[in-house]
Amino acid sequence: HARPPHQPIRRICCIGAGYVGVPSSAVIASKCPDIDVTVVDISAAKVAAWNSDRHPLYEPGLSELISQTRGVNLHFSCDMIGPLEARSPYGLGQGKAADLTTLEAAARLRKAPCQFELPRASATILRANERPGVRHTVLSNPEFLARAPLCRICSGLIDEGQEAVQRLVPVYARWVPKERLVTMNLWSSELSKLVANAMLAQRASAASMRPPQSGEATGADVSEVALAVGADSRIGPRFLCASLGFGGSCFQKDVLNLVYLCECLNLPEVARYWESVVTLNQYQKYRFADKIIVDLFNTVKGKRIAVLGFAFKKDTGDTRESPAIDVCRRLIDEGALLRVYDPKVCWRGSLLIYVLSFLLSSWPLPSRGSAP
Ligand SMILES: NC(=O)C1=CN([C@@H]2O[C@H](COP(=O)(O)OP(=O)(O)OC[C@H]3O[C@@H](n4cnc5c(N)ncnc54)[C@H](O)[C@@H]3O)[C@@H](O)[C@H]2O)C=CC1
Ligand SMILES: O=C(O)[C@H]1O[C@H](OP(=O)(O)OP(=O)(O)OC[C@H]2O[C@@H](n3ccc(=O)[nH]c3=O)[C@H](O)[C@@H]2O)[C@H](O)[C@@H](O)[C@@H]1O
Repeated sequence: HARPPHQPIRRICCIGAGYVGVPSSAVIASKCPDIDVTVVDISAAKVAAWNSDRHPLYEPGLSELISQTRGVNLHFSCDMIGPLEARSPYGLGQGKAADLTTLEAAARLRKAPCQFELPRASATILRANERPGVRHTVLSNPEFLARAPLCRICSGLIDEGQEAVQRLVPVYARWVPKERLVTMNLWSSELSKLVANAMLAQRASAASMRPPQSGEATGADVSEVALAVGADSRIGPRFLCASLGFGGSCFQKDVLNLVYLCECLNLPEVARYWESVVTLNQYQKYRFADKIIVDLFNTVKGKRIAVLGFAFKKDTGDTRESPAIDVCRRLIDEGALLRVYDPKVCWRGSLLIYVLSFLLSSWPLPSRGSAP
């Protein structure tokens, strides 16, 4: 909205009360008591749950943050119009009818083919629908999180959005150390996020590939190898834990975004390289399931197996792309009877998703022993 330069931000509306929107908004509300933060969502049930004491998702410390800020400067609402209303005291059209272009853009953007294209697509949609006196600016604002913020990037379209960047930076500066607040051009920022996640995914994938093949066969201890390898400061000790393969809503999506981008840029060899990270990750999960079958005398038919943990990583109830899903599907496919326990997972929703994805999956699992 048209305002004098560097006017501090006083109101923030977050669209989507999910894994990203709520923790981000709760942190902003807690660190910036002078900013009024409203999280809106199309799901009335979700909004009601956030307004109750039975929150729909678990994140360590999140409920405490919400209880400190909800009703003070953090609000959850289904009212998509109020918080997005064009009520700038500075621009033309102040106090007039609600400006719904932001919402419309949010709805249309769900069809955008690649994360990398989102800033351009959102700018085009918003600009095409602007009312007189209202000016939208699109910033790219990826976060790099690992318990504590590793880094925050605020960036604007070149020659546009610099004022908006200057207004957003002070919000994050309340808790992100100055040297970790980086501003750069929008395309560098988008690519940084994709490449960071792709490289982390590649690393986790490599760490997971290492153990059973080499460890079991040679008698090496996987954690000792990780310790020795990670002691080299060029490699570093973090993100070397072997697992069933990486999961979660971010890694696979971002690697595949990078694959798509490489294909669009006519770099098929580079695309195949990154695609192999996902292929190997998938293989790792099937291999783990197959090892269970082999260890149970080559059949799990009718056998009762306990699965402890279903989320994609510890300390979350998030099951999206969880490696446990593929392992369980493989075992079910082989006739096993599973009993799954995870104290953080909300079973009604997750089970429904799991059962639906199982029934509706258009990619049948490869039969045991064949290449994934
Ligand atoms: N999970 C993560 O760590 C990251 C996610 N992202 C991106 O952030 C976005 C949100 O991700 P999550 O929070 O994980 O998803 P989520 O599924 O937990 O939350 C999305 C929320 O948006 C709501 N919603 C959908 N369409 C809406 C609309 N038109 N108007 C209002 N609300 C609407 C849904 O009801 C849902 O509550 C996605 O685009 C994701 O790719 C980006 C970086 C990291
Ligand atoms: O894009 C995002 O917003 C976030 O995506 C990832 O975070 P996340 O997917 O939540 O979780 P991670 O801790 O990175 O774990 C991802 C997967 O890799 C696996 N992993 C991780 C580390 C490791 O050593 N080995 C390993 O298999 C985990 O078990 C999990 O399944 C990045 O780590 C964050 O920096 C980034 O902000």
